[in-house]
Amino acid sequence: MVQEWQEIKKKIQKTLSKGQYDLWVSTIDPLSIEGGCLVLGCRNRFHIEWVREKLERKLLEIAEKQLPQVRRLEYQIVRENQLELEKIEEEKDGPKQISFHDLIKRSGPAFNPRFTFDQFVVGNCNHFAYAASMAMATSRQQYHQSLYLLADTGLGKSHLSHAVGNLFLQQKPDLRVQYVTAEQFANEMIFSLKHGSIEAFKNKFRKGCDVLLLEKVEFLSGKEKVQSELVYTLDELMDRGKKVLCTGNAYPKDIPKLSIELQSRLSGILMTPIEHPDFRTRIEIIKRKAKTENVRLPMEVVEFLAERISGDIRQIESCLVGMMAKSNILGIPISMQLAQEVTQTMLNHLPKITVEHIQKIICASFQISMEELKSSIRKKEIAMARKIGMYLSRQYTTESLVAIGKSFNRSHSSVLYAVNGLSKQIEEKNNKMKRQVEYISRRLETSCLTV
Ligand SMILES: Nc1ncnc2c1ncn2[C@@H]1O[C@H](COP(=O)(O)OP(=O)(O)OP(=O)(O)O)[C@@H](O)[C@H]1O
Repeated sequence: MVQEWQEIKKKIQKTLSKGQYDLWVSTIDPLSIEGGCLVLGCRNRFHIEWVREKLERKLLEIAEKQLPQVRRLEYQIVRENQLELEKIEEEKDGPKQISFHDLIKRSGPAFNPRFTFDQFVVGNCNHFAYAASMAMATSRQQYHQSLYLLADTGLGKSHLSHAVGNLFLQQKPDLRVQYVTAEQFANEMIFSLKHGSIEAFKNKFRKGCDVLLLEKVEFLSGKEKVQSELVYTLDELMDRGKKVLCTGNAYPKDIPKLSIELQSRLSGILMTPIEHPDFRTRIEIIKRKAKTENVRLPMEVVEFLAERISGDIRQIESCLVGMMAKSNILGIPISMQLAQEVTQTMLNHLPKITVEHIQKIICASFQISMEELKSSIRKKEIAMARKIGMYLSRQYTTESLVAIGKSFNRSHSSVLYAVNGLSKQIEEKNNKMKRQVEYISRRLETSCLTV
C-alpha cells in the first residue's frame, strides 16, 4: 500500500469515529495523481457523495501536506471485484511498494468513466453541443478544431468534456490529452513560476499537447498574466492544428475583466450553448440515471422529479442518491411518499405554495369553479372540496387561520373546525378521504413546485 496514503488515512482516522472510518475511509483506494488532482477510488455513488460532502475539505487539507503536488480531489467508482483482482495480482508477485510517482507516470488524465457519450441524454436543449463534441472526438470535424461549451451550472459541460477525453483516449491511447480547469491551469502556472519550471509548464500545454480540454474559463476573470499565457497557448495549439475544447458559464465577451486578446481567441471558437432541459429530456435523464444505478423507479416518481427539478441536473442526481439511500436504510421500495420526503429535505428550500395555488388545484380536482369554492353552497362535493382546501392551506402555507378564512370567505373558527375535523378523519385507517387528500397533495406538489 502506498506510504503517503497510509499517512493520510492515519491523520483522518483521528477525526472520525471508528465506525465512520471503517465504513467510509478504509474502503477508499488512491488511484492516481494527474495535474495536481488526486483520484480516489470509491465503492459506489453513495460512497462518493458521502466523502465529498463530509470529508473532502479535511482530506484535501491533509493530502496537500503529504503530497504537495495535490491541489484537488476527484473520485471514481471502483468495483470491489476489480480491487480484489488487483490485490490477488499483487500477492502473486509478492509485496510491492508503489510510489505515487509511479502512479503519476502510469496514469493519463483522470476522466470520469461515468461521463461518456452513451450516458449523455440528448434533447433539443443540448443536441448541438453533443453533436459538435462528438464530431470533435471522432475527428469528423473539418472546419472547427475548437469548441466552447456554454451553459449554466449542472447542465453537462464537464460531462461532455470528459466524454470527449474518454473517447479520444479509447480510440488513440497515445494522444496527449491535457484536461484542466482554468483554476488548475492558473495554479500550475503560478507553481511553476515559483519553482523555476515555467518552461516545462509551457511545453506541457503547447508542444506536449494534442488536445486541450479547459474547463470553467470564467475563473480567469481579472488574472491578466494567466490570460496572456493562455492566449499564447491557444495560438500555438491552433496554429499546429490541435484541438481545443473550453467550457464556461458565459459568453467570453460577458466575462468581466477578460483581456480583449483572450476574448477574441475564445470568440473565434465555435460556440455551442446548452439550454435547460425540457420536461421530456428531464424524464429521459432520470430514467437513464435510474437504470445506471440499477434502481426501479415508479413512473409517477420519475414525473414528480422531472416536474420538481427543472435546472441543475446535479439536483436530480442528489435526489436519486438520497432516495436510494433512504430506501436501502429503511428497507422499503422507492415510492411517491419517499420521493416527496427526500426532495423536500434535499432541495434547500421548501416549496413555495400559496393558498391560491391550493384553491386552483382543488377546483381542477373537483371540477368546480372558484366562485363555488368560495361560496356558501353546502352541496356535499363542494363542502368537501372547501374543507380539503382549508386543510391543505394549513399544511402547506404559514398563513394564519384568519388569512385562510378570508381566502375562502369564512371565519377563522370555520377554518379551525374544518382542519381539526379533517385531521381526525385522516388518522382513521384506509379511509377514502385520506386517499383523496394524498392525491390532491401530490397534484399540488407536482404542478406548483418547479424549482
Ligand atoms: N444530458 C445529460 N444526460 C445525462 N446526464 C447529464 C446530462 N447533463 C448533465 N448531466 C449530469 O449532470 C451532472 C452535472 O453535469 P456537469 O458536471 O457536466 O455540469 P457542468 O455544466 O459542468 O456544471 P458546472 O458548471 O457546475 O461544473 C453530471 O453528473 C452529469 O452526468
